[in-house]
Amino acid sequence: MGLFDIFRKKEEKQPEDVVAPVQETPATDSNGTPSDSEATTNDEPAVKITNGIKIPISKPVTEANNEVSEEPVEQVNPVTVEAPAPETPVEEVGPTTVEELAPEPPVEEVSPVTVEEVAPEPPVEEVSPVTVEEVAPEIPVEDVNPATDEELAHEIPVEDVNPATDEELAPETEEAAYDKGLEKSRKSFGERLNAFFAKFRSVDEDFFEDLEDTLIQADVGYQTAMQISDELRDEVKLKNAKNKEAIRQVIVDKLIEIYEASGNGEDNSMHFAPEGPTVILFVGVNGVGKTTTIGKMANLYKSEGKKVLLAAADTFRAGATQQLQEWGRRDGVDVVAGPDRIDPASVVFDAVKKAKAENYDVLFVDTAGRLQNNVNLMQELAKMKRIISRELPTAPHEVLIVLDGTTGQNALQQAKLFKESTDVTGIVLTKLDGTAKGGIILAIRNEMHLPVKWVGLGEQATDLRKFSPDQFVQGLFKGLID
Ligand SMILES: Nc1nc2c(ncn2[C@@H]2O[C@H](COP(=O)(O)OP(=O)(O)OP(=O)(O)O)[C@@H](O)[C@H]2O)c(=O)[nH]1
Repeated sequence: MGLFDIFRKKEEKQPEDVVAPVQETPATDSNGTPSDSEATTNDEPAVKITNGIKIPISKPVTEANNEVSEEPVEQVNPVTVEAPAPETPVEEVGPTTVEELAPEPPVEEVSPVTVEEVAPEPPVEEVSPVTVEEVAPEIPVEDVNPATDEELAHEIPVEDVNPATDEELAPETEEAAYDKGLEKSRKSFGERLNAFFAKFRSVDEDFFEDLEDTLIQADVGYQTAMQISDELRDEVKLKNAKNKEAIRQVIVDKLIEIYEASGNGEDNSMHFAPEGPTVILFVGVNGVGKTTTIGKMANLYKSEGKKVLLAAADTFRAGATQQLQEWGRRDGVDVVAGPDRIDPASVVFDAVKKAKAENYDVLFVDTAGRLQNNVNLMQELAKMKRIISRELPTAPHEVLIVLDGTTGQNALQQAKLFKESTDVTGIVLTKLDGTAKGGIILAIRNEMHLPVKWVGLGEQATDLRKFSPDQFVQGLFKGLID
């Protein structure tokens, strides 16, 4: 072998030995800016997990920061997030594909922004296994958010997006949903009644006192418990009920009778504007499920063919806007939002204008969790309502108070106080699936005279149900009714 041959052999071998250096790609957001979670690792925000979505939570701002300014309109600078264009379905792609799709250069190095440089927002599960060039044209340039730093800081990582589960795709029947959702309440109520009857000797004063205690513990409310007890005294005599079974039946019949009577004339339908957009405002204390309920309701109305718009007017809690935007993305509906701590009235103003101009059917307004005795926040709510009515004189068409069913009597108290300070038109009772306190509906019906319009029976998009009194009674007393 000559020198030339040896040299050529070496050259041929060389590529096998060369290992391409692994280049660490910084995590980036949709505009190619390094994500804040990367950039601020020393100061990571707390995270709230909602439906499997990690939402950063920051400390609420003080009231001073949140004072209501009277001229919101001038401050308006909300950002509208258009619903993403329909995308190709996509199970095959793992999160690694999205990392490949993420743009490499940080924003400051990129000028001007081109379509190829815009990071695609679509969820992992919805992205087909294609190259960046194929994905980029699906997102129109005008849909790209001029996101602020603050917004970028709350960007929800793609891998946190919950894929729709089978249960979401295949909603249960009404009966099955109530049956499952009220299982804990039913079981607990049945157990309480059993324990009560285990002590039963005769129908005397002790019997009625024990019964009152049992009903109060079952969260039917004090007033309802007393009413049942009083009416039973006559009923037991009248029906000459002496044995346990007969008395048990009288009790359950009485509960249902009171429940139905207090619901007489109750209008639990939703009211829509005869023309133009219908505006529905959601109020309630922190964490009761306002945002989740809006996400579920938007999903439902959209599936009925309505054009839905969401307004992220909870600018108080950091991460609330991103949570609503995430629901908007999942539901495929548009969201009007602004940076955290902007005057919520300005977001509402913009959303109403958009809803009118672009012929939306329904506008859902998410508001910050507030206590009914927090003067600033209550004033802020009043201001939002004024702005809505100024633009649409018959709006808001519904003001729904969202109550957390797991809080039992507290929920009742909240509803009473809110009703005193704002014109609530109906109740959404959430988290009934996670509580044994479903009896609270009896108390709400009997004491509030406010219709329960919706119930939350789980965390998934299809777990919100229009309140059905019949299904509810069946779900709560099934097995106890003859
Ligand atoms: N099990 C169950 N969980 C629910 C239901 N509705 C809401 N949740 C959960 O309750 C938690 C709070 O819900 P959010 O929608 O963030 O409550 P919020 O009222 O908007 O909270 P703030 O923005 O802090 O005022 C989340 O973890 C939801 O998933 C329900 O019907 N059942």
